[in-house]
Amino acid sequence: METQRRAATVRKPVVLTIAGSDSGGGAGIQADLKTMEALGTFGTSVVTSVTAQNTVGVESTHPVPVPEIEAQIDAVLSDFDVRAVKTGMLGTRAVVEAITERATDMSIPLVVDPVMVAASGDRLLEPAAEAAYEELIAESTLVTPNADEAAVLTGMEPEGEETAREAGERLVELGAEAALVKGGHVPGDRIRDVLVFAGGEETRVFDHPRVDTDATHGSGCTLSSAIAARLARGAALEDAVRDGISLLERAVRYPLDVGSGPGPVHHLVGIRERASRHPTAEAVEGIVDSLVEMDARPLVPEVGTNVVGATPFAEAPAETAAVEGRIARTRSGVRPNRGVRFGASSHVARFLLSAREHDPDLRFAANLRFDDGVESALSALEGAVEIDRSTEPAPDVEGSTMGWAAGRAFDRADGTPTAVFDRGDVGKEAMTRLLASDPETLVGQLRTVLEELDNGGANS
Ligand SMILES: Cc1ncc(COP(=O)(O)OP(=O)(O)O)c(N)n1
Ligand SMILES: Cc1nc(C(=O)O)sc1CCOP(=O)(O)O
Repeated sequence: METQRRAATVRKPVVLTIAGSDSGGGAGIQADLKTMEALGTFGTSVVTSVTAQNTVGVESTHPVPVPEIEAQIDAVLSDFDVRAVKTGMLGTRAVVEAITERATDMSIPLVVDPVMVAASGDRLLEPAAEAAYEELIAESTLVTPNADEAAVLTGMEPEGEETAREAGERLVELGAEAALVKGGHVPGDRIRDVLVFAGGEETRVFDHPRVDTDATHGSGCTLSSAIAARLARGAALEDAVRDGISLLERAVRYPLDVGSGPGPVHHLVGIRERASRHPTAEAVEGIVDSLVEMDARPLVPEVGTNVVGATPFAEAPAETAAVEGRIARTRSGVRPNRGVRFGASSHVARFLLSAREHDPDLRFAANLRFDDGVESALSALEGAVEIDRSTEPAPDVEGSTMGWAAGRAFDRADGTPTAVFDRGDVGKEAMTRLLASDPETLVGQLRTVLEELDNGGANS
């Protein structure tokens, strides 16, 4: 007799979002649940308002009656072991007051995102409810206003780090354990999010570059949900905020192209990045096999060749796969010194990541030898450009000049360069770097350059 399969039950911390529904799927309850699930928690929800909304704007909002909101809260809290709560769009003064009353009985972390106006400019909170927020903030573990919301709540205009700190201090005076005054609505190339604690603990400033996009729909919801999820998993508040900001940075850098207006942030970008690691490593292995099979000895420089693959959402060398110990020439061909591993490249990885700042479709790169023969072979590739490393600046904070090299190449190229070469400098071997958006293109480029070299450049 066949035995019945046993279920392998999975335990997850439960998080609760009390927020509005966004029919467009980018903000509100929909953003919250996606973010919570992506961070390994189980999301439950209390809908406060139903909005008819898309990427262009909010058509209408329909507040859920307070007794129905309370029934949802009861249903969730009476059954689940909820480890953290976040609030988003509450809509009306009656709802803010009802949630405040329930919050006074809760002994779990509460993150209050005081949603007032949608990114589209539509109001999501009746003006009469603004003052009622003071009492909800007093119950919160963390309140996460943007500059405009902080101004309404404190009467102070956060225009920079110092004024954001003052607004945060005012919010903790109201009773919040901490306040994160977000800098995204303050103009400038860099964003400074300021985290102020009650009790005199030192203020933290999270400084990061702005991504040039208006596709930020759902960013506040995603951040506050990520922080609540991390708190539910037991993280300290500062760590939860740091992780949430770092998740949001990536979610904003890779927004979703859906709808005709500014798209939402990519709530699931973290798990998509991890899911694409295995296929990326396999693609790099395939390129390495091709180099071995085509006997690429004439292409390998003294320092060795590395082949690098970035996941579609890579932001750091640790998110790029490369050959540990590079590929070396042997008497009979070329050989990878060790296997393919994430984080195994510094130079080519940084070059590729910097190139992706100019063309995010680029995924693969390899460094090759440069000499007169390679120079003439490169003319068979459209879009090879030269950079002069004798003019390069001092290394950046990570000790690399690869960011400069990629930037210089894009300045010089007409579009995306296929190959970037330099003639070397004191202590620096002359080098060629190939760039491609898929492994087949990179292998094709390698084959072309090798064949041109074999022919002595006769086809170019
Ligand atoms: C139902 C609902 N809740 C919240 C918002 C706010 O989201 P958004 O417009 O993207 O603004 P921020 O996330 O940047 O605060 C909404 N639009 N709908
Ligand atoms: C030493 C060196 N310099 C390169 C350049 O492009 O200037 S490529 C290279 C070798 C590959 O390095 P990695 O394994 O760190 O990617």
